[in-house]
Amino acid sequence: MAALGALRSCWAPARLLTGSAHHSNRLVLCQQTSIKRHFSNNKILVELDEATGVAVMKMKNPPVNSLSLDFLTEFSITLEKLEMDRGCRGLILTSASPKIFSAGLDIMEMCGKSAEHYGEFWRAVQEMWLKLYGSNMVTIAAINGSSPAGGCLMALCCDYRIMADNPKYAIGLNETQLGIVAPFWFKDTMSNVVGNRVTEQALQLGQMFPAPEALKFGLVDQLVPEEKVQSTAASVMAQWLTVPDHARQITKSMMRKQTTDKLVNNREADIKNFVSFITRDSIQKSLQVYMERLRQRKQ
Ligand SMILES: CCCCCCCCCCCCC/C=C/C(=O)SCCNC(=O)CCNC(=O)[C@H](O)C(C)(C)COP(=O)(O)OP(=O)(O)OC[C@H]1O[C@@H](n2cnc3c(N)ncnc32)[C@H](O)[C@@H]1OP(=O)(O)O
Repeated sequence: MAALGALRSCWAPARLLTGSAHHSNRLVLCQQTSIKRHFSNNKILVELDEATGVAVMKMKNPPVNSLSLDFLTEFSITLEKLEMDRGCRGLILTSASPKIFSAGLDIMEMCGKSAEHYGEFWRAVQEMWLKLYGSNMVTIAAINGSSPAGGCLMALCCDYRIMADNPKYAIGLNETQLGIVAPFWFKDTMSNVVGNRVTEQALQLGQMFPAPEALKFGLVDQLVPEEKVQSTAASVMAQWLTVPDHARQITKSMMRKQTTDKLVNNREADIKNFVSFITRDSIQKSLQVYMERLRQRKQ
């Protein structure tokens, strides 16, 4: 993947943070000025702190941060900008509205549309995954709410997951509950985090795990009180950024490249698969029934 291939050399910020005597004045200066740059659009709020090199990306797609085609497009463009920015070394991904991190793929994008639309949508989902999973930046998910399916995938793409300690918030790849199937790269992403056996069972059952359960088997790395999710993410990020970028990036690439290559080498076939799967009458029916159940639950 391009992002993994073109390793950026970020020695200057790394040295600043490890604090050699020669650079310590510059560090203080940076900390005092704390210039923030904004990359926001109407679906994502982004603030890059130039002193720390950390961008906070807040998803803002009400009511539930579903991953629509528009949202995914904005997301990938924003990520690309941050990736190319030499001043940005770390990304904290979170939701602008607590209670829901992301409801996953926008089900309406997979219902009653044309084959062309499904193809375009799936390419955007692939793009988001390739960019986030293959990012050279340190990525931390600050999971401040529920995170089913595609939302869980986004969190799993990150290097570290901090979740609000609230049993009402659940996370997992629940696709089978909708009568659909998590594709191989969703499965691989989860399996790389929690192992094959746990993934096999969780995926077959389409399980959603309340935060404390998710912590037990490593689906998330840390639970903290809701009001501490952001500050904990910032301090974990500071620790990760003490490692020289080039060494950490090569290591990350080494761990993930095999997984990303599997999709990179099969993108068109994967899109074709998705389109032929999602256009089946039985699958369309399952999605409609699921949406109806969601609406009724609300009533
Ligand atoms: C041979 C075969 C080979 C295999 C080939 C494989 C090919 C690939 C197959 C396809 C793979 C697809 C992978 C899919 C991934 C996904 O991400 S699917 C999405 C899954 N998401 C969910 O199940 C979440 C559903 N939502 C909820 O559980 C809840 O809404 C919530 C997120 C917990 C929030 O609850 P609450 O705050 O109570 O809000 P609600 O009232 O429920 O919702 C508010 C409105 O939002 C709508 N909505 C919710 N989620 C979605 C969504 N994901 N997409 C679109 N819309 C959503 C909900 O209906 C409400 O709408 P209104 O009633 O109009 O207000």
